[in-house]
Amino acid sequence: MSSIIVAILAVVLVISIRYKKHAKWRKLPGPRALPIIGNLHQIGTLPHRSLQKLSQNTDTSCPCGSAMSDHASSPLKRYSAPQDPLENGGPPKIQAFDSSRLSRCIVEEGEIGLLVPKKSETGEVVDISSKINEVVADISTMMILGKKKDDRYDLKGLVEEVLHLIGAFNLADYVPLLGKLDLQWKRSSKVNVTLTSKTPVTSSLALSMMDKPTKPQDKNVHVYDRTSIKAILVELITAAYDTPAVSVDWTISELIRNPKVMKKLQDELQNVIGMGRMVEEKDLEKLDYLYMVVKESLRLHPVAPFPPRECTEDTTIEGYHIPRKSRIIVNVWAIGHDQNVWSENVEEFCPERFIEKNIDIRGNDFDLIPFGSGQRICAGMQLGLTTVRLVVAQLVHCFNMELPSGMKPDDIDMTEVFGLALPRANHLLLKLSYRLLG
Ligand code: HEM
Repeated sequence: MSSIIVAILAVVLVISIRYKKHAKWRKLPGPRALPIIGNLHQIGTLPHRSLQKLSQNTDTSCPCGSAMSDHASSPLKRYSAPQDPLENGGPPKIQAFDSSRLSRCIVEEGEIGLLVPKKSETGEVVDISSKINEVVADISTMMILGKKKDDRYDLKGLVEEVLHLIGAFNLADYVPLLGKLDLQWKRSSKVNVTLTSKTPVTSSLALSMMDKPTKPQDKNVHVYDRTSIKAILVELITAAYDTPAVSVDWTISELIRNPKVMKKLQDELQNVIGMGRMVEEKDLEKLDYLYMVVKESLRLHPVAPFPPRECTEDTTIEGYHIPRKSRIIVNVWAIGHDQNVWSENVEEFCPERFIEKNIDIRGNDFDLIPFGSGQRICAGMQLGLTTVRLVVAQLVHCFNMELPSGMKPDDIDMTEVFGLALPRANHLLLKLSYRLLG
């Protein structure tokens, strides 16, 4: 009996010490939450939108089980201190690619030609979303693996499966107690192993890294062996396979919905490039309006809406306690839709807003972070940004685009599907006619 009393007293003591320790912390703001599942039941199929709505009546964040979402840009400034406690761990990162082969890939190897029917067939309705997807997948595979297609590997199928599994709702992310029953994770690991074992190590980038130390200044540490090179290639391929395509697809959709912006962009291309040739990579730095169009598209349609973070140590931000191991979801979509930053016309596609607001999108300006920020910022940012600008420029410069008969710009369905990326739910269909001379 006395041992039971001692045990009860010990539990009470531990709880009261913990309570005292935590009492000075402010309670995280958020809507009323249920025990264990928090606000999970309120999230729905488009979590970027429902989390934004849930957090509108509060300051910053919304707890969902063990995960939290953050929708405001200001606290991010705190997260990105040099000793960033919210970094998702992992191996040191290689900076992938300069994009110098990109122009050759798109222009000289005729990639843009694959986008549309031959000139003689123009006027037909084209599934432009599928075409963009095919071309960008080819470009990414070419840039990463050194070859476009290899019939021995169904990379497309494998990448799609991995993306589906990683992006799908995962109960254990929100209720860690259920982690051990997490069949989804086991399936995902299995696919990863298949993908790793089937990825061909053909790229000169990969071969040049083989057996080199991971930290050149310290020759005695680990080297990049075949397995780690394959793992890096898998990460690059899954991250690159359709991200630029999703962004090009949204940009073209917005341009069709906004004919004045389309006209202004075609005028810029006509003035800078002329009507006698296609766009080359070296032209991009002269195409200021094109860059504003792409920035505006990434603001309204961030391809990866939830860059994930895990808190590696107990942390206090503005008086709020973030326990170690918390998953933090940075809601990049909500940041781009924040009226306080983007004014009342936040929902309008208006590239001109960047004339006055010279915002950087490479992770230095927390009002717009489509490539994430900090140590784990997108490794293919330069390649991604160049691919998007070049493919959009080629399409808009080479073709006039119209909606199928009877459709008006406002009829375009802009519904999204939530996953690891945020693509259009339905493909965009357009009639294209050739625009260049000759
Ligand atoms: C428009 C195109 C792209 C967009 C919008 C985009 C966006 C992103 C975002 C938001 C992240 C998460 C960053 C963070 O957590 O802070 C990310 C990570 C990553 N991206 Fe991209 N990406 C694009 C294209 C690419 C391409 C073409 C590649 C490869 C060549 C690539 C490779 C990666 C890799 C490897 C990571 C993981 C980085 C790490 O964990 O250290 N991305 N990307």
